[in-house]
Order: sequence, then C-alpha cells, then structure tokens
Amino acid sequence: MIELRNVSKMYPNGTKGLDQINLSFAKGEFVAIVGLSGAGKSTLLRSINRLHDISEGDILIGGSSITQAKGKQLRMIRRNIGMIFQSFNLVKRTSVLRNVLAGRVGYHSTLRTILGRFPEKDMNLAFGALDRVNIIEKAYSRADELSGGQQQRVAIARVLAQEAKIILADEPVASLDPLTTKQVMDDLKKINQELGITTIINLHYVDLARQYATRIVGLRAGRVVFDGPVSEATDEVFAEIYGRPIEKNELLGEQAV
Ligand SMILES: Nc1ncnc2c1ncn2[C@@H]1O[C@H](COP(=O)(O)OP(=O)(O)OP(=O)(O)O)[C@@H](O)[C@H]1O
Repeated sequence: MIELRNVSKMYPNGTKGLDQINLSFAKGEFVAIVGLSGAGKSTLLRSINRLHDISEGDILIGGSSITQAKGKQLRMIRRNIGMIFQSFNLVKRTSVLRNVLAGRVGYHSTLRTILGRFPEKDMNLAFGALDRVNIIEKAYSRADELSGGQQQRVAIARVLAQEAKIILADEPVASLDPLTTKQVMDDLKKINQELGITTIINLHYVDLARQYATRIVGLRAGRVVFDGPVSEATDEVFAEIYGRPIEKNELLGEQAV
C-alpha cells in the first residue's frame, strides 16, 4: 500500500536526509522506525505524505505516485494519510470537538470549513472517534485544558474522523510520561488492530518498539540498515543500528515513573 522506490532526499544545505531508500509497507502493518537522532526518521515520515518533497525516486500510495501528484489528486491521496506529531498540533484555544472535526476539512469546500458547518455524518464520526479514544466527555473542553496524553488522544481522534487509511506518527509519545505513553500506544495499537489502519511510527524507546510493533525498520545516516520482524530485532541488531550498545535513556522501562 506504501512503496518507496530509490528515494533520496537532499536538503537545500546539502545534508542528505534519505539515501536510496527502498521500502514497502502492507495494509494493516504496525511498523516502528528506529535510529539515532538525525538518522532520517522524521524526513522519512514527512516524505511519505509529501510534507517534504523528495529529491530522487518515487513514493506510491495505494499504487498512485504522491511524488507526481498535483492539485486535487494530491489532496485525495493526502486525505487517506493521518499525521500525529510529538507536539500534538492542536488548535489550543478551541474545543476538542472542533479539533477533531478538522479531520474532515479534506472532504469539504474551504468555504464550508471556514463557516464551520459540518454535516451530521461528520459530527457522528467525530463523536465516534472521541468515544474510541475514551475522551468523549471532553468534547466541549478547550484543547489546552487537557493533559498531554488527552491532547494526543484528540490528535488520534482527528485522524480517525479523517477516516485515514494510514497513520504516520512522528515520536507521538516523546512529550509524555511513561504511564500516559502506554495509554497512547495502546490506543494506537487498538486502532491498528480493530480498523486495520496501516501505522508507521517513529520511536525513541527501543522497548516500546519491540512491545508494540510487528516490524522494525532501522535507519542510520539516511539508509535502511535493518528491516525485519520484531523477533529478529535483538540487542545486537539495535547496537548495529545505533552504532553502539543501547543506552538506559533509550528504554522506557528504565525511566522513573
Ligand atoms: N530542514 C532541514 N534542513 C537541513 N537539514 C535537515 C533539515 N531537517 C533535517 N535535516 C538533517 O537531515 C538529517 C535527518 O534528520 P531527521 O530530522 O529526519 O532525523 P531524525 O532521525 O528524525 O532525528 P530526530 O530523532 O532528532 O528527530 C539530519 O542530518 C538533519 O540534521
């Protein structure tokens, strides 16, 4: 469903973010991308939905090239891809419900969105999404009144309301404490299993990657240096990906609760 063919990304200052990446992700997979800071994890995720343009190669989503797509076709492809960020990216001063409804904007004219008129179907989707992540009672709270974990659940609900087929999550738990981290990861896993949403997630913690993902892709200096099932991602493999043994701060289990 997602295919990267010989993808390279050179930043304008000459830094190579990605170097000849070939990867494919099947529908319903839950894949963790791991690697040192600067290895290219964010660049990879942002290239998949074309927040970054790539310099070489092609990226296909459901058989259509997002690299070549323009205008309406690009919007149609992007509609299927939900993004989750470390910093939640909510509109803080507005309600949780409005934030979730923002997931529907790709389906409507700009005017309708500005006027804030959403059809009943959208309202149902938004409430259904909030229910699925267990924060329906917060629908009318202001987004910035919620805890970090709750805000990340709003971001997940927004992706659900969007009816995304793919979730790209860039360090989604990096700002959260260990307990909340587990709750958010459980939500992502549940959605993946119940709805079959293909999930690709950048993770700092090695033990989380092992616990939640079914497949691990290791990046180093913009290249894929490991791609395999979790069962093969041993400590030795991680040491190879990182170029050194795993450190305590890379294990969530080692962090004080
Ligand atoms: N806008 C940019 N301009 C120039 N170089 C960049 C830019 N963004 C990223 N890079 C460089 O590209 C490489 C890959 O960065 P990227 O952010 O994708 O890594 P990462 O694995 O996500 O790291 P982190 O975990 O720190 O976010 C790094 O060398 C980084 O310095």
